[in-house]
Amino acid sequence: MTSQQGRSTGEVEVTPDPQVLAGLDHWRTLTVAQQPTWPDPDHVRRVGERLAALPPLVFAGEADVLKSRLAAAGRGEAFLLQGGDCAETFAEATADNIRNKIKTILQMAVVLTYGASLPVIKMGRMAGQYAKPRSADSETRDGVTLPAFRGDIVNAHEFTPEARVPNPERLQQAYHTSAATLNLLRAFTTGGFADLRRVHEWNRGFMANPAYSRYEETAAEIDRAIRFMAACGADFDALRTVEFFSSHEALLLDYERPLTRIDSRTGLPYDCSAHFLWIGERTRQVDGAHVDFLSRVRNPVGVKLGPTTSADDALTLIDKLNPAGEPGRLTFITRMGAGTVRDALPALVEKVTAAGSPVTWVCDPMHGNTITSASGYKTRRLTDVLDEVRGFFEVHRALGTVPGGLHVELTGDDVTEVLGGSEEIDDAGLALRYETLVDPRLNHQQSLEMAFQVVQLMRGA
Ligand SMILES: O=C[C@H](O)[C@H](O)COP(=O)(O)O
Ligand SMILES: C=C(OP(=O)(O)O)C(=O)O
Ligand SMILES: [Mn+2]
Repeated sequence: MTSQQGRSTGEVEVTPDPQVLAGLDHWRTLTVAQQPTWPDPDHVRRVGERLAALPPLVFAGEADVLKSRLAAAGRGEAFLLQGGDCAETFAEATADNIRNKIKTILQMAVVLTYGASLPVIKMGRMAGQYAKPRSADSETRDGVTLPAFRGDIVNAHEFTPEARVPNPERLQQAYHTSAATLNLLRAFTTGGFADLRRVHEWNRGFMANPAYSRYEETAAEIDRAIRFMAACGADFDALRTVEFFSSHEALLLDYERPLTRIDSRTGLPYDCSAHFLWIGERTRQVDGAHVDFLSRVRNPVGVKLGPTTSADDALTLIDKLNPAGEPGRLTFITRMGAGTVRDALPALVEKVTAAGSPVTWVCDPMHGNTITSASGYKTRRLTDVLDEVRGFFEVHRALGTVPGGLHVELTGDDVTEVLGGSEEIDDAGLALRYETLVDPRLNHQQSLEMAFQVVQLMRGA
């Protein structure tokens, strides 16, 4: 029920259904898990009004394109690579950091494109990944208890009472930092930086290190494929730009709601803070605020599914988030743990598949494999991460369903946060450059190793 108004330009703008508009605030009547305790709710409302007056960060049409790409991934005609920090920070939104992260994702994507013989959909956990759910609401150090760090959009990481007080002005800072990040991201991916020939040269640089000789065969095959393309007269200039999408966990609804806008083409609401939004494992309650809110926007959306997810939960999530069975609308990002994926995933995939509604299955091999090292660091073993990916492929292969992509916490820098890899980061090595504020990320080299090893998995090795 929409109406159309003619414009002198001849353009037709569709006005939204008032009921659809009202529905966007229904979440406020429900339980909203994992929100900060804002000292002054009226301050949050005022910042929300300011955000609502600012331009959208993405265009609804771009979100529609992504939806069609994810639909292809669900059918096995494309593969999603979604990666970035666990928690972006304002301080690290620098040109170097953003460039290195994009570079890492592009390098991985070239390897995966070759391995899968499929287009790879490139998506950053970037330009908005600032809000974190936490296991505990507070943190105690040396007998002092303060509110937990909930991401730069809420409070500061520094362990002082002032820094940890949730400050709504940070919502606006998150918007501006996202805008700056997205601006550079668009420049890098459309301005020549992402040229396939350059990305291939970077991968050659990576392979120059003898530590990675086990990937030589695949690297040589990619090299030959590129030379073959060149010999055939492939138009490399057409491969100077890439599509790159933004995404984050839609956790802080006081941020997502004001950035939700009505698409003038259709009169339908889109959350224009990012192309893709997902609901976390801690906020996927089927009658909760997060599911309700994302059910009312038209972006492609995801839900993280941990090892305790029942098939009934998954089916209810489908009913709520994709009642029309639209391909590409709903992605299930499973994060079961390497030791659990082979037991917990099959029944879920089988029941969802039997229900008939299209779902794109993606593997997050990070969040089910978090451990505390002997020296006290929150970390993960690269071997566990890769084993979960292997389990994910095995399950889908056995059921004849489609492994549609990977969701990874990574950075483009040489941090030491995840154990293992050919350069063998051990427990003592974690201290060298452990920089994450929340979860451990694969470093640049570990990320590329992952891509090469996933190629081997894709080939059934
Ligand atoms: O991705 C983030 C973490 O897994 C999540 O925020 C919980 O972390 P915590 O157990 O350190 O609170
Ligand atoms: C918190 C996260 O994941 P999950 O909701 O799967 O625990 C995350 O992706 O950083
Ligand atoms: Mn995380």
